[in-house]
Amino acid sequence: MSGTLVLVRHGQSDWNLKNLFTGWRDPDLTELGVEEAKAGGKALADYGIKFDIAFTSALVRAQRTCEIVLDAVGQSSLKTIRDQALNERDYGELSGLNKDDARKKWGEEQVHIWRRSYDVPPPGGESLRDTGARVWPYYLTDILPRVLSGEKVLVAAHGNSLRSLVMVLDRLTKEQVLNLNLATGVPMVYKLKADSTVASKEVLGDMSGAH
Ligand SMILES: O=C(O)[C@@H](CO)OP(=O)(O)O
Repeated sequence: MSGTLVLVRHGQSDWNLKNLFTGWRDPDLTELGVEEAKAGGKALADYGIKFDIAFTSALVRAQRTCEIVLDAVGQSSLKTIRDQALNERDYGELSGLNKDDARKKWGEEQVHIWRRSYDVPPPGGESLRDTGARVWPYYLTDILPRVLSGEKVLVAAHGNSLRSLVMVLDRLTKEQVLNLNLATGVPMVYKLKADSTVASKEVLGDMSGAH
């Protein structure tokens, strides 16, 4: 019997609000980010799920989101595993720069390619493929076996570390992943088949405003 995998991107962080490239830097959630995480948790509580285990990254914005979601579903003491394999894409030399300033300096098109392409890394940082090269093995060894054995698993992580997972789960091409943007605090509920492909996907909220 296969289980359920819930992916949720952390709520708005202080650097999301300031429009800065964040990557492996470690800002906390804003008040809005806390509210987004609570809303995601409430959606999961209304959905009626009880998790067997949670995974999050080594960064505080994802860890706090994980805690807030677990609190909302009444499982604040659930075992949670933190691993830097789930960290945001390393933005290299862009980390800490303002995204609009970067567009002025390098052009809209180049910045979009760095942010959303599959295989073009930002200077000194990771492409989505590089991010996947650490997310996918961790998923295969630590997360997927639990889901396939019937557990309900929460993963609270980041825009790009989760894009690399969604790319595989949703079987997106390099071209399609350019347009994949995940909203903060909106849970994606995947039911997997025994062969690890997706039986169903439900999005508990609005992804349309994601950018
Ligand atoms: O700055 C970052 O680390 C990420 C996520 O907020 O930004 P982007 O959406 O540009 O990939």
